[in-house]
Amino acid sequence: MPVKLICASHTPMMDFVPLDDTIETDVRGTFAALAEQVRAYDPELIVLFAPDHFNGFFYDLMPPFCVGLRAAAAGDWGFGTSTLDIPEATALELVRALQAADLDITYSYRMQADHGFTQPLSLLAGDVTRYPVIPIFVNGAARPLPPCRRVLKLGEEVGRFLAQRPERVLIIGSGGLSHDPPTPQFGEAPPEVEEFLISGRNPSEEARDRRQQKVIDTGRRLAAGEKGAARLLNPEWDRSLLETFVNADLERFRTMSDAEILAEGGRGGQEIRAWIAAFAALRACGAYQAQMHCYRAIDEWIVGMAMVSAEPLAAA
Ligand SMILES: O=C(O)/C=C/c1cccc(O)c1O
Ligand SMILES: [Fe+2]
Repeated sequence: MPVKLICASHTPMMDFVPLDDTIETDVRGTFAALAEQVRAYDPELIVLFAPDHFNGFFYDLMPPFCVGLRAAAAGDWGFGTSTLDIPEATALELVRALQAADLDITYSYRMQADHGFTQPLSLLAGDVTRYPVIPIFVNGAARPLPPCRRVLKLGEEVGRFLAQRPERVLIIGSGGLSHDPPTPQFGEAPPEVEEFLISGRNPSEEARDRRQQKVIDTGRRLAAGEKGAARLLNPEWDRSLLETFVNADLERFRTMSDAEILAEGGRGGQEIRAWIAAFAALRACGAYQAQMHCYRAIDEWIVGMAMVSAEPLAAA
């Protein structure tokens, strides 16, 4: 089975906050080059690991991981509400394989996939519905979070499943490196916000706009150097993570704690779980060779923005 991986940060603010030319040109140019690679590779199946940001998953029932058997885009940040092209029988086989490997995996016939899923599909695949995709939610926002060692296990078992599939597979991991968007935290928010975190699905357009504007404002304040606007980006930590992924040194994540990720990478840094799962899946298919394409710490977009691709050594 041919396999390829792309991991990339996401930030929906890309389409709302224009940047200094060179940075935006670099980031968009790198996404475009990777999209060309995807077009040339022509995947028959994308397996996409991504977090949610209280658009599709809420505390009324919060799984650590969830395989989408049927799913639609959640409607946040202008990415629409299209139905994803999920090969349902294959996704169900994946669920069964994960269960057989002692993972008590959650699955959904009505998953809502937010910008964690839809932005990389738009940027790398050209459109949310362009290729068959199995979306796999990895909780990176709602504490308590799944331990990184369990994320490794998830990725490894997904990789073992993929290794015996006939399709040309593209594995995508979606999430920021260090970043600290204003995602409310249960236990630290007023009751009405906690109620939203429990059951805020399908908000009104006004409520959605208000929430998104708050994120945009936070980026502006961070870029203006306003103290306390958000935790600062951490390029040093980001680069050390990127090195870890490129060197296939994934054991580092077996003991990485939430507290360490929060201290170094902010609330959004927890999204690194999607990269951990994606790289673990690729590694389960054999030794790999990775290439870093871009790194920029971008306050306006509240993101340590990076893109890495990888392929099995034999194919590289
Ligand atoms: O809308 C949200 O809640 C989060 C937006 C955001 C902003 C910057 C980087 C990210 O990874 C985000 O999810
Ligand atoms: Fe995010």
